[in-house]
Amino acid sequence: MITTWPAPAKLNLFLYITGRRPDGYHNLQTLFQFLDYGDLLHIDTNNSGELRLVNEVVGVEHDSNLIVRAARLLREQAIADHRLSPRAGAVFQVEKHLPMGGGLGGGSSNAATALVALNALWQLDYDIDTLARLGLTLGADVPVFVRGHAAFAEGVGEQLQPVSPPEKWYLVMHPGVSVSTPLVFSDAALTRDTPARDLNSLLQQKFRNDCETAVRNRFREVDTLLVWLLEYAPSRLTGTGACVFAEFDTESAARQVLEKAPKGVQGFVAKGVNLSPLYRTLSGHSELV
Ligand SMILES: C[C@@](CO)(OP(=O)(O)O)[C@H](O)COP(=O)(O)OP(=O)(O)OC[C@H]1O[C@@H](n2ccc(N)nc2=O)[C@H](O)[C@@H]1O
Ligand SMILES: Nc1ncnc2c1ncn2[C@@H]1O[C@H](COP(=O)(O)OP(=O)(O)O)[C@@H](O)[C@H]1O
Repeated sequence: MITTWPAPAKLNLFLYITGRRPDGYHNLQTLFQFLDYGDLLHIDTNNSGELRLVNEVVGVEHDSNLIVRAARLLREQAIADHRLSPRAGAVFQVEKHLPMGGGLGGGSSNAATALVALNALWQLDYDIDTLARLGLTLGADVPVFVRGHAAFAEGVGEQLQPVSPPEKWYLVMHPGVSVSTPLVFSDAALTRDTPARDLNSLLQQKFRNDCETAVRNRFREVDTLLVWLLEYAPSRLTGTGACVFAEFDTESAARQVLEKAPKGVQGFVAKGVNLSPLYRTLSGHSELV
């Protein structure tokens, strides 16, 4: 039987860089919230051991796809732990709605959905901590998607504390350029010395993203879009970009601005949600949990 699972987007409602570690990675303080919008994974489990993604994701080789990597990782672990027969497999189809490398976490979310869905479909019964630990080996943003609750993250994103920020409506727009994460983190002009603060004071201050100035300086398209959006609502970069988002109290207010969008700029309206849509689907499969 084919089952369908959401892989939602995330926004970084704020993102501060508090220092650089000896291994070159940067310590962050960031607030993740999910969107009620994202990709969809169709999963068909089998008893032939076949593990495959049937459709191509442009620009990503089959074996590098985070869906395939997540499924292989879980399968190998579960076989080693004698929780799964080597005959167990799964065939995936992904409906991509999220732009890649957009700062919306699509790849990480796809990986997390594969882990959580297969844990249920294969009846492995791993706990969330184990799945989050496995997910971290695939990417810094995978654990928050596995845990499925909006969170304040520190370290490189692996230290997570659940939080419940207001669930606003967002207009998310793509400026049509691709921003490389390593490029942003290697920018000499990047703000990387913001003092670490406690969560309460961060929540009371105006939210900012330390990557934004560096990205606006390098990519005129991001700057132009933010200048335009800021006329209507508080707006920021998500992650290391390229997407930007504007915040509204109502869906209709967000849609009115989307309708005025400059020609050729892609965008969508979605609600910020503190509980991942993935967990709504999981609890709907009562026969699996
Ligand atoms: C900063 C965030 C916030 O959500 O940006 P987005 O990817 O969402 O835009 C993420 O944590 C990104 O995580 P992820 O996308 O897994 O980063 P990676 O591909 O592992 O990182 C690519 C490169 O960026 C640099 N990097 C990344 C994360 C970090 N905390 N410090 C870094 O210095 C490293 O040089 C790394 O090799
Ligand atoms: N299933 C997948 N969906 C999206 N990107 C993937 C996937 N598998 C691997 N990738 C790689 O991960 C990179 C980061 O993608 P994504 O998570 O969508 O962006 P970001 O980290 O900027 O939010 C992509 O550029 C792509 O090379």
